[in-house]
Amino acid sequence: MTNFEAADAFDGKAGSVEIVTDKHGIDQLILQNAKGATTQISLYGGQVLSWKNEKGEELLFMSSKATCKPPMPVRGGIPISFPQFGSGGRLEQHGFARNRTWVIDDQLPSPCGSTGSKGQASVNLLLKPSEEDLNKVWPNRFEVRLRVTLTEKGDLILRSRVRNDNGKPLSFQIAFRTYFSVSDISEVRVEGLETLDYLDCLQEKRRFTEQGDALTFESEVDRIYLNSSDIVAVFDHGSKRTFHIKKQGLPDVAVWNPWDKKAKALSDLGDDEYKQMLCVDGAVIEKPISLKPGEEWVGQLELSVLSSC
Ligand SMILES: O=P(O)(O)OC[C@H]1O[C@@H](O)[C@H](O)[C@@H](O)[C@@H]1O
Repeated sequence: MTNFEAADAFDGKAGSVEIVTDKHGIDQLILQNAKGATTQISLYGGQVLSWKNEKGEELLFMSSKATCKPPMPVRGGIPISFPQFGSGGRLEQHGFARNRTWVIDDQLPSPCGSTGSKGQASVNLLLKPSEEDLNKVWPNRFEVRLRVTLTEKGDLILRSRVRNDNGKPLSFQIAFRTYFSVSDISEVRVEGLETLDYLDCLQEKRRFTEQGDALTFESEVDRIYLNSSDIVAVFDHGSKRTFHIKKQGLPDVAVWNPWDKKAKALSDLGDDEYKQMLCVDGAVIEKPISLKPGEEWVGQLELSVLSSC
C-alpha cells in the first residue's frame, strides 16, 4: 500500500500492513511483522480474526460455522463487548460494538503502520455512534479508539481508549473476548485466578471463591472472576503452548466454554468445536467505568505465547 506507512526496518526487514476486502465487501487489515507473524483484523466489529506465529500456526479459535456477515457477531478471534457485557443491561447481548463497522482512524499521524518501532506493524481503528444508534439504541456520544499492534516478537497488543463525548456522564462495560485456540479443552488449565471471587453466570451470577490451584475444564464454565492480577496464563498441554495475558485497566476476567450441550444449541459453532476453544476476557464488568464529559479511559490487553509448558 503506497498511502500507508510501513514500520521501520528491523534486521533489514519491516513490518507491513495490507488491506483486503472480504466477500461481504468489508475491509480487513493484515498486519505482518518482520519475522512473518501475522494478524488479521476486520473493520466489522474492529475484531481480530486471526493471530499467527512466525511458523504460520493459528493461535486464535475461529468457528467453522462463523458468519462474518452483519448483523451476526463473529464467533471467534477477539470480539469486543461494548458498552455492555453479557445480557445484564437493556442492550443486545455483549453490546453493539462487535456488529458495527469501525473505520481506520486517520486522525492519528500513522493510521496504518508504525513509526519509531522496529519490525512491528500497527493499525488504529475508531468507532463512533451513528445517528441511528444515538436515536434508537444508546443515546450517548462516545469514541472508542483501538490500536492493534503486532510486535517484532509476535506479541499481540490491543490498546483501547474510550472518550465521553456526551454533555453528561457516560457509563460502560468493556471486554476483549479472546477465543484462544487449544488442542483439547480437557487438557487446559488457567492460572492466575486462584483465591479470587467470581460470579457464576450458570447460577444466576451468585458469588463464589475459587478454591482450586488452577481452573480446569470438565463441563460448561461461564464465570466472571473479579479483580484479578494483571497476568493470567492459559496452559495447553496438548500443544505444549502457554498463552500469557497481560492486562492494564481491565480488572475482571470472564472465562467461557460452552461444552457439548450449549455448543449444539449455538448455530454458529460446530458441535465438537467447544473442545478447541477457550474464551478468556480481559474486562471491566463488575464496576462499570464512569466518565465525566470529556474524560477518557484507557485499557490494554497484551497477548504472548510460549511454546512449551
Ligand atoms: O454467543 P455470544 O453472544 O457471543 O455469547 C457467548 C457467551 O458469553 C458469556 O459471557 C455469556 O454468559 C453466555 O451466556 C454466552 O453464551
